[in-house]
Amino acid sequence: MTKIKICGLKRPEDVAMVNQYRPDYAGFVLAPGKRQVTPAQAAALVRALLPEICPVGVFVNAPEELVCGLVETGTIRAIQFHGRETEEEITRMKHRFPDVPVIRAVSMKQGHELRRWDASDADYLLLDAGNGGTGHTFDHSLITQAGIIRKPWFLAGGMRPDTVQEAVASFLPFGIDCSSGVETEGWKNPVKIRKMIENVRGFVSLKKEM
Ligand SMILES: O=C(O)c1ccccc1NCC(=O)[C@H](O)[C@H](O)COP(=O)(O)O
Repeated sequence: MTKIKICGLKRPEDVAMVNQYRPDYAGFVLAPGKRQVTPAQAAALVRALLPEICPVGVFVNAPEELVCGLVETGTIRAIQFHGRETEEEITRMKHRFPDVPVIRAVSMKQGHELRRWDASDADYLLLDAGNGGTGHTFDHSLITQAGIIRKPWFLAGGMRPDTVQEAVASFLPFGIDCSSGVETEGWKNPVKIRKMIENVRGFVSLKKEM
């Protein structure tokens, strides 16, 4: 079944919403921006998160000690690199924390570096529109043009409940990631989260019935 990551949780209410609708992953942004949480806030939010939802720390060029600290304290169980982190940094993380999945975001524009990251030690790729959390979609024909992607990958960038089924049907990604598309006026919206999850999972059961 297609996995779902809801990203950019920053309030206890957001955690209550995902606990109710149960995506596979919950993202906490430890990077400057409107969804940023501090390590202490992330730890408190994760304490309230159901254990079956995997907490992902999202980083943009963060000091390695910050990333390692959040893993070592059990605050996050997966690492998402969304900045200019290198292959070497990914390799170091995998040596230090072999059981902690590393997700590498790839900015999908002309001249993207999908091949480079597909050959890295990352466990997953996350194909996104650019800086992250913008709500913008990228040109999906770049995925088709790229050919076979070896690693499991998440489709991100402007995913919305009303359009997500078409995206899943077209590319059968390992997972869908979304943030802006499940918000209203900058706040996570429980109805949109429910619809997003229903639509992604509903698509799979429809496929199975055929
Ligand atoms: O969400 C953010 O504010 C953010 C800031 C800096 C780096 C990454 C960020 N988000 C990462 C994500 O995984 C988002 O869910 C992904 O970019 C898709 O966002 P959206 O297009 O808003 O659905």
